[in-house]
Amino acid sequence: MIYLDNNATTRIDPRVLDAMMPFLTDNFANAASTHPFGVSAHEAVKTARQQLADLLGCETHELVFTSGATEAINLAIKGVAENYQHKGKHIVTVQTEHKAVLDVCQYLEKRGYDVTYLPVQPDRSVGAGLLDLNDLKAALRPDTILVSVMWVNNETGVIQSIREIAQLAHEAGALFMTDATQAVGKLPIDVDNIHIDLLTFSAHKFYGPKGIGGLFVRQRRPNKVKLEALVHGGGHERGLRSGTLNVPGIVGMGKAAELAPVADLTEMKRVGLLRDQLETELLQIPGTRVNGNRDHRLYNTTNIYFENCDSDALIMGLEGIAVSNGSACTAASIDPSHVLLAMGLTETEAFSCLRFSLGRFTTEADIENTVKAVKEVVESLRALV
Ligand SMILES: Cc1ncc(COP(=O)(O)O)c(C=O)c1O
Ligand code: FES
Repeated sequence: MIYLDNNATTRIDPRVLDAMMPFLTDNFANAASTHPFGVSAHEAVKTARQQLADLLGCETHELVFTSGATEAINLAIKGVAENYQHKGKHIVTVQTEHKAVLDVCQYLEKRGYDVTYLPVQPDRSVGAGLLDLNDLKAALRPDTILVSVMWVNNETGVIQSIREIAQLAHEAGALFMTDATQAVGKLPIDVDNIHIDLLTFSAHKFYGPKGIGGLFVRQRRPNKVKLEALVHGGGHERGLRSGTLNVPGIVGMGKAAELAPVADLTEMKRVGLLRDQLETELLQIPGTRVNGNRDHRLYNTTNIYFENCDSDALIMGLEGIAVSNGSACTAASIDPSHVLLAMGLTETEAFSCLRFSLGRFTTEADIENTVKAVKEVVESLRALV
């Protein structure tokens, strides 16, 4: 199989699996136990927490481990909603966010919160897929408690202007949260350099295991964020997320963080060159174009429109190649991609796009074979029209 669906999930790096194995076998102890086995599991969790903190530029006590980004997003947004409602009940987010953010916001709307879903700039404009900062300025109000804007879009790879957005949110007295699920482990991140209050991530997007992720919650100057737990119980994770720690998962996520290519540009450059090669060759097919701004984009992703080709038919035709027509969570949904619609594509256009997301294990041969296969499948589909 040629795997070009790394934004859906990644293969566990063998070095990550090696780090996890002892905690799935001999050292299976509960990290809360006080006997030597428990202490050793606790030490491993501590190391992992430090590895994550180093990756994000935060303190270890600012991290809460969860089952993944979805849970972290729920904890963050619902936690802010509950704890800051004395200040206001207005939340600002963007139409192209992941469903985890949009769904939580819709849930809160039913409970009396007011949510503004900002549009993004239209496709084929200079800032395609990017939030217009003037729209954000106009939306901010004295009762805005939270601005939540994703760092990297999972469908298009578009990178939002997080620094400017965070600054505007703070000037308005709101907290700034970013769903960085597609950015962590792929881009350098420093939660202090860009003043971020809440940031979410998931290990399986950066060569770690599934079912583990986390939330950064700012605890230091200039402000300390207060959340409310969603999961109550034994008081784990400073009372913010009870439940026995997933030690192998946490250890794996720590190792994946340590291996992240953010200090060494070699992997990013290699993947970026392969993505560019794929994109350049696919754009030679008539009736194709890239969705989203090509300059502010993660180096591993390209989302391409193929005129007169149904994406499901493309995916079926590309036997042995794993690509997607948008996000994995909604892949089985019969609705067109909300991200592409928000950029102004028609439903038919949105149903004619493929997302290719490359990764650490993508080879040049994968790209060459994919280009060949896509050209053939597009031709055969168009012959039917
Ligand atoms: C941008 C973004 N946010 C959140 C998530 C949810 O992550 P998880 O399914 O690991 O909870 C994903 C992946 O599906 C994502 O791409
Ligand atoms: S895996 Fe990306 S949308 Fe869920």
